[in-house]
Amino acid sequence: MTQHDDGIYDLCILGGGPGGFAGAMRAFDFGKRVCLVEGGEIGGAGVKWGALASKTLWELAKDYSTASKVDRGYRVAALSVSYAEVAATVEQAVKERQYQMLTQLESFSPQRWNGPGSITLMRGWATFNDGASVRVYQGQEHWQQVRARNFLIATGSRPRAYPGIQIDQQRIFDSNGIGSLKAFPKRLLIVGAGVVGCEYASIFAAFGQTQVHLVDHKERVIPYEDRDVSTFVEHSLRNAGVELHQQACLRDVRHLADSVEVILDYPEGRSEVLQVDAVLVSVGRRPNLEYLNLTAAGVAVGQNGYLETGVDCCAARNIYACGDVTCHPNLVNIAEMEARLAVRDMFGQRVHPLNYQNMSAIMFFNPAIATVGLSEESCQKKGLAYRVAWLDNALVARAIAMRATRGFTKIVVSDDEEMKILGMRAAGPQVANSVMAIAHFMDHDKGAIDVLRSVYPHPTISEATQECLRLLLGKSVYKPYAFPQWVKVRRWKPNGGYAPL
Ligand SMILES: Cc1cc2nc3c(=O)[nH]c(=O)nc-3n(C[C@H](O)[C@H](O)[C@H](O)COP(=O)(O)OP(=O)(O)OC[C@H]3O[C@@H](n4cnc5c(N)ncnc54)[C@H](O)[C@@H]3O)c2cc1C
Ligand SMILES: NC(=O)c1ccc[n+]([C@@H]2O[C@H](COP(=O)([O-])OP(=O)(O)OC[C@H]3O[C@@H](n4cnc5c(N)ncnc54)[C@H](O)[C@@H]3O)[C@@H](O)[C@H]2O)c1
Repeated sequence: MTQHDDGIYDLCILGGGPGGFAGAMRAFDFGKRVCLVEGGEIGGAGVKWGALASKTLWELAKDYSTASKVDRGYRVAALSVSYAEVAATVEQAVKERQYQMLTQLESFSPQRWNGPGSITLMRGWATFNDGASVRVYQGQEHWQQVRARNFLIATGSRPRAYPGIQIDQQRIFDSNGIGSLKAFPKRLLIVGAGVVGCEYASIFAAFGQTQVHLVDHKERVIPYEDRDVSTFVEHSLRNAGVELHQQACLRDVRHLADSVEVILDYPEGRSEVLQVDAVLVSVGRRPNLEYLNLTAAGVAVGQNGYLETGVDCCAARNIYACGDVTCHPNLVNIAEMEARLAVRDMFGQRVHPLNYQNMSAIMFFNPAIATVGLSEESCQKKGLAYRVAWLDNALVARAIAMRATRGFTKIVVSDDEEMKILGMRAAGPQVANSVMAIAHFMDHDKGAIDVLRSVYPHPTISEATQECLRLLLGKSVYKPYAFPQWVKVRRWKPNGGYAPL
C-alpha cells in the first residue's frame, strides 16, 4: 500500500530537483508518506541542466588550464583535449549524483521500506486538478490522480528565450543543451553576461580552444555586484582572451553553411557583424509555472511571474513553494533551505525564518568569486554608513605560494564602534571557505573584533579575511601607503560620500 488507507498522501511534491528532493527527505524524517513527481530527469537544474554539470566542466577546465601553464617549472609535452570526452566525464558525474538520489528514493519506497513514512517516486508531469489533488501525465492521454494533504511546488526554472532566436541545440544553444556540443567551437558567442554567461565564458576560455565573444546589453558584467567586482571580472575575462561586447544588442542570427552570422547593434548607431560556430543564449531563467493549472488550486502568481511566498514558504493554505519558482535568488542552497523550512512548517514544527541577506554564494569564474551579505551599492541604496577594506591576493602568502595571486578580499562593516560585518566578496582560490566562515559570524551578528579573536592558520587564503579586518582597525601589517593598488580602506556616509578611514 503506497498511500494512507484513505488513499491520500501527506505530501505531494511537484519536481525532483534539489528543492523537491530535500523536501521529500525531510518529510520522510517526520514519518510522512510522500509522493515525489518528476517529469524529466531527477536532480533537475541542480544536477543535469545546471549546477553539477557546469561545475564539473569548470573543474575540468581549471585542471586543463593549470596543466597547460609554462611558468612553473613543469611543462606538459603534448596536452590535448576532446570536447566529446570532457562531456562524457561531465555526464558521468551527473549519473553518479542521479544514481545516489535514485538509490535513496528507492530505499524508502513503500515496496522496500517497512518503517514509518515512505517516498513514492512517480514519473510524469504534474498539474493541479484542485487544491487537494494533481494529475500526473505520463503521456497526453495517460494520467494518474494523486491526492495529498499538502503540496510543495518545486518545479524549478528553465532558460529564458531570446525573442526571435530559435534554440536548436545544434548551433544555437541554451545552458540545457551546451553539453551536446560535438567539439569545441572555434568561435563561440555568448549572449548574456550574468552568472551563467560569465561562467561558460570562463570555462571555454580556460580550455583554450575557443575564441569567446560575450555580449550583454548592459554596460558591465554581473551588473548586480559592485562596480569594482564587475571590473575585476571583466579584467579576468579579458586576460583569458574573452572579447567583451558591452551595451550591445543582438539583432539577428543567420545560419550559414557551417557557421552562424550574428549582427550586434551598439547604442551610438554602430553595428558589428561576426561569424561564429556556436551561440549560447544565457539571458536569465523563467519559473516553470505555466502548466501547473495554479488557478484551479487557488494559487496566485505574483506580478513578476514568480510565486510570492511568505517567510514560511507558503504560497496558499496547504500549498508551499521552494526554489526557482519563488521570487528569491536561483540557487541550489536556497531551494534546499526553503524546502526544508516548508516541510517543517506544514507538519507543525517550529521554524526560524530564512535570512536571505546572509545566503552565501559562489560564482565559478576564473578565479571564482564568493559572496555573502550586502554589497557596497546595496548599503548605499539603503543609506547605511559603512567602512570597507579591500586586500589584493598579491599580498597573501598562500596565494603567492600557489602562484595564483589574481584575487581579492573585500569586507564591508558598519561605520560604528561595533563594526558589524555587513558583507564580504572574495575572489581567488578556496574563497568559498573564507566567505562561509564570515557568514557564520554574520548569522550571529558579530563584528570585526569578534572575528579577530580567532587565530588563522598560516599560510592560508583565509588570512586575507584577518588582514582585511585588521585594515579596518588600522592594525594590519599591510599599509595602504606602501601598496595603494593592493590595499584600500575607506568609509562611506549617506550625506558625505566616500572619505579615507
Ligand atoms: C548553468 C547553471 C549553473 C548553475 N550553477 C549553480 C551553482 O553553481 N550553485 C548554485 O547554488 N546554483 C546554481 N544554479 C542554479 C540551480 O541549479 C537552481 O537554482 C536549482 O537547481 C533550483 O532547484 P529547484 O529544485 O527549484 O529546481 P530544478 O533544479 O530546476 O528542478 C525542478 C525539477 O522539476 C521538474 N518539473 C518541472 N515541472 C514539473 C512538473 N509539472 N511535474 C513534475 N516535475 C516537474 C523538472 O524536470 C526538474 O527536474 C545553476 C543553474 C544553471 C542553469
Ligand atoms: N554559481 C552559481 O551560483 C550560479 C551559476 C549559474 C546560474 N546561477 C543562477 O541561475 C540564474 C540565471 O543565470 P543567468 O546568467 O541566466 O541570468 P542572470 O539574470 O544572472 O543574467 C542574465 C544576463 O543577461 C543579460 N541580458 C538579458 N537580456 C539580454 C539581451 N536581450 N541581450 C543581451 N543581454 C541580455 C542581463 O543583462 C544579464 O547580465 C542566476 O540568477 C543564478 O542565480 C547560479
